[in-house]
Amino acid sequence: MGGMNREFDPLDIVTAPPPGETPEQRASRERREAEAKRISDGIDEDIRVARAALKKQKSVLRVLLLGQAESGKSTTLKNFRLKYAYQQWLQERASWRAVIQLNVVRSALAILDALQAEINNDPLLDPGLDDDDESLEIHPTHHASPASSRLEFASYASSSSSSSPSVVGLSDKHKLLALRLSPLRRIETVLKKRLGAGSEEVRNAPSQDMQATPFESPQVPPGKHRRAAEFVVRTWSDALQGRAAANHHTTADEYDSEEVTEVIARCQEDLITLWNDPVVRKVLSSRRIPIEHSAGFFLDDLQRIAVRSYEPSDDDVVRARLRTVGVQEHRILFEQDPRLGHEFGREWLIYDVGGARTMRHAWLPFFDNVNAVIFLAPVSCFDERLDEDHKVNRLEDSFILWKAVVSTKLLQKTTMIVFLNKCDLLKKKLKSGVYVKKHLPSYGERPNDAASVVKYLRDKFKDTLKQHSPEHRVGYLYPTSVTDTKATSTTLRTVRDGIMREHLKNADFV
Ligand SMILES: Nc1nc2c(ncn2[C@@H]2O[C@H](COP(=O)(O)OP(=O)(O)OP(=O)(O)O)[C@@H](O)[C@H]2O)c(=O)[nH]1
Ligand SMILES: [Mg+2]
Repeated sequence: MGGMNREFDPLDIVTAPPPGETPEQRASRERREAEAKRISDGIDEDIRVARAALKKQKSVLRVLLLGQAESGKSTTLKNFRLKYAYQQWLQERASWRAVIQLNVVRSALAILDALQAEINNDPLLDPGLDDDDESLEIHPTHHASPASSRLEFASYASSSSSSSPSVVGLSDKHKLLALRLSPLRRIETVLKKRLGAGSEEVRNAPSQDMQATPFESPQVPPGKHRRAAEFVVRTWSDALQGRAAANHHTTADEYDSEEVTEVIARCQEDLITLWNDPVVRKVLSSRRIPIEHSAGFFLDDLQRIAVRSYEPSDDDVVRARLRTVGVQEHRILFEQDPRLGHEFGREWLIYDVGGARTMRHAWLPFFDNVNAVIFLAPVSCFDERLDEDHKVNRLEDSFILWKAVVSTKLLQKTTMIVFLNKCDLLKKKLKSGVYVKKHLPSYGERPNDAASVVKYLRDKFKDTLKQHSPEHRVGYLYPTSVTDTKATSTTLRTVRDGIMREHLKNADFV
């Protein structure tokens, strides 16, 4: 182009060195310019990294498992891992052996304690399970809700006891059995030390730790909690490999895991005799100890489990009971879904919390940025009370918790899913002749069958969601028995697809 100097740049004027610059001044200027460029490049890189992290964070889905102790949160998580993270599952499976052994030992010791109590003629301590108890009072529910969602629970005295008719037939044979099984007490101590706090259930905790919903009136704002939480986030393997146990070293020297297995194997025959003894069964039933419905029950599998070569099966691991202490984070990377065809929502972080009342203050920091809550509500527990507070009915506790969770502002955009869990135990319980209306007077004259009970409770959960959500939302409710991995697998698929869909919708992706 005519007259235009190709070397000329109109911006040269801005960047040109000042006229009459000395070599020293020039060197100093160039150092300053290089430093400024370094800082500017650093800022650009920080922005790029932060953008990438935000994009990744947005595409990671966070799912929180909530519900009272023993409701089935960890069991649900195990189903997720079994179905969608099987390689990790396999790596961990063998280390569940100690947990299952402890479950077996504890059931056996609970039976021996019951026999001892029977011999001593000790009074019963759990009148709440007595279906013939005439001394029930009806009290209004704790919820100030409209009549439509009102539930009434029968109230319990705090520590009343009643005497039981003594079972005849306990003989020297039983005393001998107890003696021969006494090494299991040592084994229980060794395993408990190895597995840490999760191996111990919380029984009648001090009342100052007993708020049902401590996350409702927190002392510290949510953001501040996440790192400073009393309970650090950890994974299962910490507990399974003994990293949760403070005094692990001393116990490892006493008995190694092969010795534990050896002691249990030597007790196998006596364990089977104890569990199959009709007088023992009578004692358990007259003392109202439904051991076959308790967490971590494996006594029907002694032939297979109480042996030297025992290796846990998938099903054993699902049924094993190890209490969750604090909050555990689990990562699941789903296979790429051809229907979606992108990475969005492929990575999930699932948080599994400890559900006892003493643990719930640790929940709040995890309410931030949650895509979905899966709330576990056991429907079979209408006649049971909390381990940590024997005055509180478990079903009532579930409702108090649910109402607080759905009212929580931080969770107002979160997809709410309810597993009406332990339907298998509900069926068994009703079949054995327990009447729901006796423990839940508001149930009235509805049929005493599982389908009607589940429908009744489902409606109550739905009503509460509707009335107490800060803004309108739909909930997804499923009847489940999460120890049944086959049936649960289908539910999980539906839940997974549902959560993904909601997530995509909220992210304006579709
Ligand atoms: N029969 C039956 N047992 C179940 C079901 N769900 C859970 N369990 C058992 O109940 C016990 C407690 O389940 P977990 O999953 O450990 O309960 P959790 O909610 O994680 O309890 P915390 O960790 O104390 O908060 C375990 O022994 C499970 O095998 C169910 O649907 N049916
Ligand atoms: Mg748990």
